[in-house]
Amino acid sequence: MAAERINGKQIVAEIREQISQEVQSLKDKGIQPGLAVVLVGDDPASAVYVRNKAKSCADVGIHSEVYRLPAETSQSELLQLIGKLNADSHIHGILVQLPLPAHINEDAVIDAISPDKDVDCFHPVNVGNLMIGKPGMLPCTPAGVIEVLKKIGISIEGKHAVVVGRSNIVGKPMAMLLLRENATVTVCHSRTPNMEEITKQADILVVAVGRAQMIEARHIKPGAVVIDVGMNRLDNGKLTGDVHYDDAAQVAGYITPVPGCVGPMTITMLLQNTLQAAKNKASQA
Ligand SMILES: Nc1nc(=O)c2c([nH]1)NC[C@@H]1CN(c3ccc(C(=O)N[C@@H](CCC(=O)O)C(=O)O)cc3)C=[N+]21
Repeated sequence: MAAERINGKQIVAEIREQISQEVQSLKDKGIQPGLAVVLVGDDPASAVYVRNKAKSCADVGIHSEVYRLPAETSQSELLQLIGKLNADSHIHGILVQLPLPAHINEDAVIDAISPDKDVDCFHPVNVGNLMIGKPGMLPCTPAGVIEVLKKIGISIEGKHAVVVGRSNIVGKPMAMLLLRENATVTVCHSRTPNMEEITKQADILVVAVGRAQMIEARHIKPGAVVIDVGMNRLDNGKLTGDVHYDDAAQVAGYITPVPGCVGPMTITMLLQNTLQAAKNKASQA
């Protein structure tokens, strides 16, 4: 039996419609949510994401500003810009696109972003609040995965969720959000010797390792939900996930396509966080 392909476009459209309405009602009160995206250097892949983010903001009525800085920008110049954006009352969210050039210390940059405006949820204060279950900003990609599971009607509680990958951006916060939803969570990574044995136990399998098509049918429990966070550019220019889609789809119950699901959901959650940051500020005022 072939897996059901998760229709990311439809889920994204539904959530963005909701966001648009909420943005409009804030605008009616004289507040327009604003996002600043900062890009250092001229990596062409990064430039594409930044354009996608700006367009998505425009579609839902969020003001966005893109700062394109040359690759030689010094750390103190970047920190100065962040200081200015922290103080700017029209900006509710700040995203500094990672990775940064090697001469800039990423931790110093993330630490400089005001936690209230940290729409990536990378700041240690927000990561800490996530860990202890306090309300606050949620990391975009993991939050998007939870939304997808809910939208397709999967109950997470009591399920065995296996996360492959332990990055600070996806794997670790993903495990934390699944735990919040009362899943039993296992995290596998490059030093896990018996990975196939473990992934085969997953009711929900989330893959974020950055290795093209490494997860195959043999890794998957029949009927499992497979969420592919990977985004690998092949030599032919095509984008592919960490899951071998055609092979995995023979065994899985549900599977996300790459492109077309987790990427656009990540951007949608960024819009949601920017809206939330603006609402938080409005309620404090
Ligand atoms: N501070 C920071 N925050 C990020 O969220 C962040 C970052 N840095 N650095 C780079 C990565 C990458 N990322 C993507 C988001 C959406 C798509 C996306 O929408 N992809 C489309 C396809 C795009 C295409 O065709 O190239 C899809 O999957 O359907 C891709 C990549 C966010 N990132």
